[in-house]
Amino acid sequence: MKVRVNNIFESIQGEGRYIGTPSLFIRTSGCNLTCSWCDTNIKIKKELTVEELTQVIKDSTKNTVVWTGGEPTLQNKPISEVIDKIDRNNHLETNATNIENSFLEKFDYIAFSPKEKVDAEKIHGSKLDTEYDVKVVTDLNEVGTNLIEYASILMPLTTGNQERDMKCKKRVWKYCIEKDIQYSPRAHIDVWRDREEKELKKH
Ligand SMILES: Nc1nc2[nH]cc(C(=O)O)c2c(=O)[nH]1
Ligand code: SF4
Ligand SMILES: [Mg+2]
Repeated sequence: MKVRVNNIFESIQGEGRYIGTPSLFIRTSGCNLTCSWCDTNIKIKKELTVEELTQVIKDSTKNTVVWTGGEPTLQNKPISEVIDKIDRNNHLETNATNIENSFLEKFDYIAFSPKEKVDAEKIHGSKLDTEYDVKVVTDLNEVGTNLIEYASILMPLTTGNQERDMKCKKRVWKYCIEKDIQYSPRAHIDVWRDREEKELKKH
């Protein structure tokens, strides 16, 4: 069995509860959603066998493996096989469309980023025996506002317009104080923007 991968790279977790943690990122290919603002390259660049991917992870000194996408849960069988063969902290980034506890409980931590209310509601209703967060990107005006009630972490929307982005960060920051919600920067975007981070990639 093979895992379709867009790319594999070592970086610093740029957002969320484990922000700052040196990690090996595995960006799987393919997604079941087509968000209009999606800027993630999810094309298939390579297909690795379970054994090959296991070896790539064992060759990395990083203790945390972040499975992201695309949508990793579309490949839950081969990914489960890899996880069973490695001894790392496995973190998952998922859009929450595919809540299947037997797969999700393979992970040490899950960051759900639902795009639709129905998916956010399913997370709420699931009796998941794994540490998780619901991360929502918002500008508090239009983007993400219908998901805020489900969020345990809020992140400010980045547009590339510095003045506008700074206003948004301050707005979300103040809102998080008022509502007692955890605020997360998006450090990889602040430091590298998305494009430059790709240049750091190794595999
Ligand atoms: N540094 C860094 N941290 C991240 N955390 C989540 C990411 C993602 O694209 O899922 C990501 C990413 O692409 N880069
Ligand atoms: S869920 Fe994420 S990867 Fe999939 S289309 Fe939306 S933004 Fe892109
Ligand atoms: Mg990204």
